[in-house]
Amino acid sequence: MLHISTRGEAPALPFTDALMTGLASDGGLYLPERFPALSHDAIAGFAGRPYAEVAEEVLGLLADGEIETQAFAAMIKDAYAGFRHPAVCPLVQLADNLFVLELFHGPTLAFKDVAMQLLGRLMDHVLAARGQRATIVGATSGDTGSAAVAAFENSSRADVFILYPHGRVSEVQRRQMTTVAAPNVHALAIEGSFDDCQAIVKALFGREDFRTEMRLSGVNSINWARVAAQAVYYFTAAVALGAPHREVAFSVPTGNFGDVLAGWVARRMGLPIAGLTIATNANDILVRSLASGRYEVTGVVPTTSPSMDIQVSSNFERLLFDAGGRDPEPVRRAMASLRQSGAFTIAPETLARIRSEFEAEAIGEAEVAGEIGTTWREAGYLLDPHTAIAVKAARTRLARDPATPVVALSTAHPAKFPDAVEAASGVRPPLPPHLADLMGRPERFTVLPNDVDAVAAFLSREARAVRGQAA
Ligand SMILES: Cc1ncc(COP(=O)(O)O)c(C=O)c1O
Ligand SMILES: N[C@@H](CCOP(=O)(O)O)C(=O)O
Repeated sequence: MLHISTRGEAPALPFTDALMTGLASDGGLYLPERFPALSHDAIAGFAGRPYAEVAEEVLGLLADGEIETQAFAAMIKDAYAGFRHPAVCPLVQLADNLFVLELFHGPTLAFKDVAMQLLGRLMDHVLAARGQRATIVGATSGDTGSAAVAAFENSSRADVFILYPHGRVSEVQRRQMTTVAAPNVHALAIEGSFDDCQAIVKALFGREDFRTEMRLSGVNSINWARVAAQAVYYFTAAVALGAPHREVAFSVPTGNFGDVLAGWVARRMGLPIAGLTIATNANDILVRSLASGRYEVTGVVPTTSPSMDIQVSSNFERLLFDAGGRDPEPVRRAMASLRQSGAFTIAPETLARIRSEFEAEAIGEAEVAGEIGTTWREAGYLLDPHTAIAVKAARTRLARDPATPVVALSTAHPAKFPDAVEAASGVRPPLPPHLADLMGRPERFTVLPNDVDAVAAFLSREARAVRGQAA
């Protein structure tokens, strides 16, 4: 099966090439040319099975047999063997029909590990088979970076450069990126916002010679394989609650739109999902877009859920493309307008389709703190601020439709954001034992200006130095 770019001007690629390419050469994002379907019986058959087995089936369809079956199964098993919970992504009930899907049992305490632990293995496998080395470049508001560092720190085939907004990630997040001694890992503190970091990454991909020379690859959710791997936990969660015999809804804390898009992919593959709620913090561009049809960047507001302090939600482009009948022309126009004027208008039919598939709600800072406090007092359960946003929006949905179970995605462990959690609940969550000494480890990072040339020069120099040592 081939994967096509949302902008229609890049070569269509099979799964492994889309995996290694990240961003398409025309600046677009890859999507499979069609979504493979899972039958009602196949989904029912997931009940009670280990996470890795469900992942093998769902991802096996999406990877379309391109990776040899035994090696693929072994990589999936290995990726999830290191998670601290035997269910990998367990469900916890908070109230009647209100559930939390804990996605933070991987090494860096955030949902990014679920896809990234597998992506690291898949990329290394492909690079080894091709006898190649790659430069991984990623933008992070805190969690993707930590997860990428953990996934690639032992790789002998990838140099990893992570750009994060200087001073705008939590201390735990920063230290997870800056305290890793591996010479192939580089934490770059950019003097700007997450959107600036992401724009630099996309600009680097846009430099054809640089991209080829460095063999650039991406691990943000612009990489289709990231989204594909995240679709798996929608299946395991829904099936645990009775799907496909009953519908389940999901509330997803949203920034770059990758996680909620993974739910949309699961639905396209046959999972009966009653609703997908896009839950945002005060950076509510998606909520405004769905309400008005105008996608308009207004500037980032810092919040207690910094991983979602994002305006340009990259994956929205995938939805725009699909909901617009997979015509790349309006996507190209929208992205050009976004570049030139910071805004674009969604065509009425496209907007209607998007509205039929998603609901959206923005949660303010006081409500986030209130939700953390209420859930702690009433259920004895500590939410991190990102998860609190999803739970709060899930409660809105339940008030409207109490009969349908809602799963709020818990995207981070509360110990990643101890200050905000303590302020809201009075409880300071401790780091799990494997990170207990994190605050005492030496840090290593480089501060760079918000400038693509400066970052490109740094990457060339460092990658050459590491490759020189490795040779
Ligand atoms: C903890 C946390 N929650 C939610 C999100 C938002 O997810 P997405 O960017 O896939 O919308 C992020 C960042 O991506 C995150 O790190
Ligand atoms: N919140 C993210 C932002 C990047 O998201 P991604 O899913 O596109 O990698 C982060 O923590 O870095």
